[in-house]
Amino acid sequence: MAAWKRESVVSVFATNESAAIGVCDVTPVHETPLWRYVKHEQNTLAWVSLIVVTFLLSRRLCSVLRLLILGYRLPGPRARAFDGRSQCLSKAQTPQMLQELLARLHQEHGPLVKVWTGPAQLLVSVKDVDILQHVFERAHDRVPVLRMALQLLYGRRSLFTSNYSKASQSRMMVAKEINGLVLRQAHISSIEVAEKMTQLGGLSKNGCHDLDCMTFSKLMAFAALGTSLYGDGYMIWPVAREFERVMMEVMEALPIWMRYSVPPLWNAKFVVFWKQCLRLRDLARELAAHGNQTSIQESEDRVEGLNILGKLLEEFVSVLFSRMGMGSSTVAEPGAAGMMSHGSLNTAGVLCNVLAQLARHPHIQTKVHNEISTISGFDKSLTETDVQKMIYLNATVLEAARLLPTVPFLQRCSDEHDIALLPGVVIPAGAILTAPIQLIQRDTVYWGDDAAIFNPDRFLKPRRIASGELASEQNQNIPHPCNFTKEPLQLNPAFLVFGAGSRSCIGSSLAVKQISILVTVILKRFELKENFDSSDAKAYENMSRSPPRLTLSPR
Ligand code: HEM
Repeated sequence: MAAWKRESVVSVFATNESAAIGVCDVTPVHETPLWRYVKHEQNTLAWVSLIVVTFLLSRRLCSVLRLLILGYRLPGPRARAFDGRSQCLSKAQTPQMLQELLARLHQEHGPLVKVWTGPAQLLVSVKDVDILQHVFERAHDRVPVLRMALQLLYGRRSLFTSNYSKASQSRMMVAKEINGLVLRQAHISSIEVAEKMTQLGGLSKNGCHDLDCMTFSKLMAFAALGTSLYGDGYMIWPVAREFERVMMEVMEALPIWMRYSVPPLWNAKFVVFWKQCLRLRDLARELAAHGNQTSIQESEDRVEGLNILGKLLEEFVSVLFSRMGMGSSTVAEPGAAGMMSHGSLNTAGVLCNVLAQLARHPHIQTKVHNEISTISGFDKSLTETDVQKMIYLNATVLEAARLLPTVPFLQRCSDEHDIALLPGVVIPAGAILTAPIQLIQRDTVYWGDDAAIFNPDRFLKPRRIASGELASEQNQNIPHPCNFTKEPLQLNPAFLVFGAGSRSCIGSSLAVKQISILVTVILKRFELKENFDSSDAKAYENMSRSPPRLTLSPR
């Protein structure tokens, strides 16, 4: 047995002959044909492993060298990460700080700028819409770092985590479903949710109501998206609150752990985060099973379901008033858990900004309210075509999304190939390409001198159209959110709030439709007034303060 062990160790580092020499002074072993065969197999295995490891290491080394050489030629600060002088990126703790850093670098180095985020990790930020068009056409993969963090959450098969070759087919299928059946279902479910929420908890009876705008929007968005995706059944799910709480906690912690390219399993806080991800995955599975069992299809069951929905919403509204928590939750199968959290949080963010902007700009609120009253009177129930006719309302939703984008950066990479972006500008495979959305959405080059001002009219007027369309061939079955209305709104290629190209958001029309319906129902009953002082308001406009409190006064 001892001889066996020593022989194995020696033979890993030696040729057949030298292994024989290496073991000649070892206690002799009975040389049976079987033993000789095993010895031969061991040597072969060791050599094959050595060759494979060497090959993989040299391939990695070549790609790192390539990254360094090609990255060196791109505009931007030198790779100071090596000498430890520049910790600029590690200092950018929040998306806002990273945005500020990139704004400064773009000012110094132009529309394309590199930042070394580690000795062999390159981030390339692109602020020019025409160059971005090339990025969207050529880079289709999700960023590996992001993938690692999101895989923990949603599993390998999720659209959010996959590289394009793995994602394209399921993306097409999911997009068809979301923009077909779910979009149609969203009309009824959003109206029901909004009406229940505005009727319940004494909202309409007892005079004015002071609300935390974000909490209110989250309640609405979770309920509307949940019922649109999975039917009313999701409302009676017993662990809804836990799902939502864990989802919020995970989403808050995600940006911290996304920075690690290797999961920091030695960090106790990461282990807690990991456990939360696993819990969220379990809850999502449970949710899917529960949704399937309890989805209320039949009309009688549906009435029953709506009563339950009403009771639960009542409970949610009381939670809202006591300002204790965030509210409801959702149904999702593991693959759809990502969509549920991404969709509801972003829908809530945009809804909150629409309500806040309407409160801050009473003359725009009056215009929107007049449009709603003209198209869908007070007593008439809101039809699908009514919402499509509300051009100004839809322009208002897009404008709020533009001015205060909820996704601060778009990220892409090309896993396999270098990307020739412009003559002489080659982005090496593996580099992270990013579009700083907040900077682009307020850039006067694309939006005019009033870029920083809330003005829904800009989506109604003819604007500069860059050459070509951002929508690619793969995107033909995904309607652009600007074309949601009967009379399409002005498509500005710099409108990147929902991304663009082969990995653009597949739920943009659903989100815009839901937000428009929720706002319609709220404005029919209430007038919105802002409830914070001017310094807070300024900080909110600059995205450095959380959204405001609102006062809802019955009309
Ligand atoms: C106002 C609400 C929303 C905003 C602002 C938003 C924004 C975005 C953005 C910026 C991306 C990345 C696009 C890119 O990289 O080019 C994205 C991707 C995605 N969104 Fe949304 N989204 C919203 C709502 C939704 C909803 C309601 C759903 C579905 C129910 C959804 C499903 C997805 C999916 C599946 C992807 C990944 C697509 C892929 O990687 O191929 N989103 N979204």
